[in-house]
Amino acid sequence: MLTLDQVTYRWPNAADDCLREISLELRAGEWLALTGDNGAGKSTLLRIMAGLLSPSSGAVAFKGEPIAQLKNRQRARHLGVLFQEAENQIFHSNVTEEIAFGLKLQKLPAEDIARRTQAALQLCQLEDVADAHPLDLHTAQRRMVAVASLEAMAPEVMLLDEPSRDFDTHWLGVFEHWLAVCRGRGTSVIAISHDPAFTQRHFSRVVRLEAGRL
Ligand SMILES: Nc1ncnc2c1ncn2[C@@H]1O[C@H](COP(=O)(O)OP(=O)(O)OP(=O)(O)O)[C@@H](O)[C@H]1O
Repeated sequence: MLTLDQVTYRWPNAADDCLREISLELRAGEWLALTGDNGAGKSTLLRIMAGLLSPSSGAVAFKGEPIAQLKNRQRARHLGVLFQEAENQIFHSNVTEEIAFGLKLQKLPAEDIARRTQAALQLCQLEDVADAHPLDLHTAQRRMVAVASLEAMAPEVMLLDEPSRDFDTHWLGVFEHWLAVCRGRGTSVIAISHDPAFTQRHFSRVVRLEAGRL
């Protein structure tokens, strides 16, 4: 599904490589957790897997095709990303508009957009704040707005950066129910997590990043 071959990355002006010769394959339907100490390079690796950063050397492919060759719209359809800070991926002043945004960029018919947006609002328990400004919501709800945007797109691969963070028991339950829906749909997932219980509940394979190496 997603293949990394000997990926090395050095941030501009950094003295050392952040990631060193990383090779990894995410198979279709696989759920893989990525762990490692703070600063180990997990978020950097996630950005490279999402095609948002280009490796200094090595290659990233989605279904055998170099990820750099995918157009932004194709990449967004196939690869969904949940960033650590939900506010970094929220652009609209209304929850419904925010969730519908990705679907509009895909140029889907209006009735499909409305149906998928409504279903995502319901699944993510956001119907009562559908007209609110996402940045007026509490942290867990704001994160669920980003989740609902992913749900509406239903990409084949999801890359989640510390997804269980910021949730109280109720919202973790809503989030984990959504994960179960994704699993049922056959979605492949890579998630960064510092939460061993969450990792154990959902991920059958765990890889650890240490000093830039897997
Ligand atoms: N935008 C950036 N510019 C330069 N260096 C960066 C940038 N982002 C991260 N780094 C550096 O890359 C290294 C890895 O950071 P990264 O955020 O990928 O680690 P992480 O494992 O995700 O950490 P955490 O668990 O704290 O989120 C760190 O040394 C960090 O300072």
